[in-house]
Amino acid sequence: MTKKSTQADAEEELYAQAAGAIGVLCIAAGILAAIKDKLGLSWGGAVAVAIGALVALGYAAWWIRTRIHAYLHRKTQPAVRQDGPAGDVTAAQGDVPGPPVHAGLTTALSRAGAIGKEEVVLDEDVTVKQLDVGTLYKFLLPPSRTSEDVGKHLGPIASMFGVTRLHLKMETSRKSERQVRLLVLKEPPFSRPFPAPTRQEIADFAGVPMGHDVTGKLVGVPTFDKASLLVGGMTQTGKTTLVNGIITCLLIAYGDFDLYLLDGKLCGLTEFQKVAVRYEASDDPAVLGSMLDELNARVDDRYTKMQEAKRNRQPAPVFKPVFFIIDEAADFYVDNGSKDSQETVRQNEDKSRKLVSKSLESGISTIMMTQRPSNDAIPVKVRDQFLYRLCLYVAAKGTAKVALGDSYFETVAPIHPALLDPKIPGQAVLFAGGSSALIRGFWFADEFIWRTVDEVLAKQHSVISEVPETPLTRALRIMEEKGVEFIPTADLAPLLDVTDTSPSVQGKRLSKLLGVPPGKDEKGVVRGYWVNDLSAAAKASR
Ligand SMILES: Nc1ncnc2c1ncn2[C@@H]1O[C@H](COP(=O)(O)OP(=O)(O)OP(=O)(O)O)[C@@H](O)[C@H]1O
Repeated sequence: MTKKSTQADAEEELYAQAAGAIGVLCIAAGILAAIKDKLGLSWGGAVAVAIGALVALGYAAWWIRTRIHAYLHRKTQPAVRQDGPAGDVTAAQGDVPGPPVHAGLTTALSRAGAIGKEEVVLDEDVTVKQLDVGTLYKFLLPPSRTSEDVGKHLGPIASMFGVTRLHLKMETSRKSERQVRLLVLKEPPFSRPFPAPTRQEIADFAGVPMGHDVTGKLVGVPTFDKASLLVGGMTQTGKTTLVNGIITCLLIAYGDFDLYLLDGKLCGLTEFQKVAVRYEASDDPAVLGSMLDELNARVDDRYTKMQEAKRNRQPAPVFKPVFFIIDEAADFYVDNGSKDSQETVRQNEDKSRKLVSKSLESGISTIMMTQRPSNDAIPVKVRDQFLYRLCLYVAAKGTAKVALGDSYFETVAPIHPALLDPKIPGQAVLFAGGSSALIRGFWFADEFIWRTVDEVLAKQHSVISEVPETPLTRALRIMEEKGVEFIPTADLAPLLDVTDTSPSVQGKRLSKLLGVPPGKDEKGVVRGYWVNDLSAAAKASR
């Protein structure tokens, strides 16, 4: 309606009122005279009776008018949603002309600051679906708004729905900036555990699954190619269990890869030792240094091969994926105060940065875990290189920033890890590809992990037996035939045609032939070779 037409209506109403008033005055005078004559009252009494009758009539007219108005108004206004957040519905609907407004969402979004006070979400642009876990709203924002506006205000929006930020899961659309899917959970996330996925579900996942989302769907990353992962969280929050789940999924998703494990907790990753090329249970920074040397040598070798391929105009070489997994990484960057230790730690920083930054192109991915995501725990130049981040419960924003990245809280729809319930282990914020997801890591039964490891081991052995025999694979075959895990140098040497009268010369020649230093038997007395060391060397040499 325009301003001009409103003014004309008002004038017309004024004339009508004036005419009505004159008519009423004339009628009133006549009625008064009639009352006075009929009832024989004084003028005062007649006036009082007339006013009383008029007031009663006026009230009756007002009552009828308001009822008719309310009836007509109900017919033209949309029904107020009962499934939306609480709020001032009338304020949201206001006198907005045009299509009906979704009062609940409009109130929640405008009060939370995600849309302007004059903007509305139209009823026709909203669909509401009841799921087992909660209510799913799919809606289109007003044209001047994007899903980012909603993402930045999820805390206040949750409050308008009477829940917490963790009860909300927001998804955006690839087709429209204005399209938003907002799931409002009816219970706190992960109040009930979801069953661990089956082998088939893991194999069918497009990428590497890392956990369940709040609805029980598998979530993870599309690939670990050119990517490394940093996992932070306070002690006993479930980091090791979560990473054990990731390794199990990697074994299923990738089938075969070279695994290097540095078990700073001494028994956190032991279940995967059999399939690892190198497994070390240690918290000594020098051990990290030695593993970094080995891996950086592989990086250099792969870069040389890539250069050669380019120079010779050949297709880029395809490398076997390599994963380097470190549990409790922070310990390896702490010196004991001595000069030697300080130098080792300094070198570890440089070597780690080189590995994490360079290794991506050459297919070597690093997964680092730390229970101390404090500023000095993992050097900045190292942690900046991680593409994927997982943060379990931490108490402060500062530590969350170390794990998730300094600018994490400026991203769309961030989730503060301090809000996670520390009593539910394995809950984590996964930040990958610029978006956050609340997940809970898998908790696989031991038997499932053992079966997966054994399958991969069997596959590795069959691959070893397919390649042309080398002294190493021959030694492995001999040990398999004998059914032994350990073989003394004196027994193995003649079988590999290393004969010498002096045991020490024979031992040196055998070690050189195999490319592996000898170890000692379980009692630490007899020199010889363990099957695990030989198969690790055989895998690494492929
Ligand atoms: N997803 C899960 N479901 C159920 N229990 C879990 C889950 N994840 C971890 N836990 C349990 O929580 C406890 C701590 O787990 P874990 O050792 O993995 O934590 P952590 O963060 O690595 O601990 P720390 O840093 O102290 O070594 C263990 O008892 C584990 O069984």
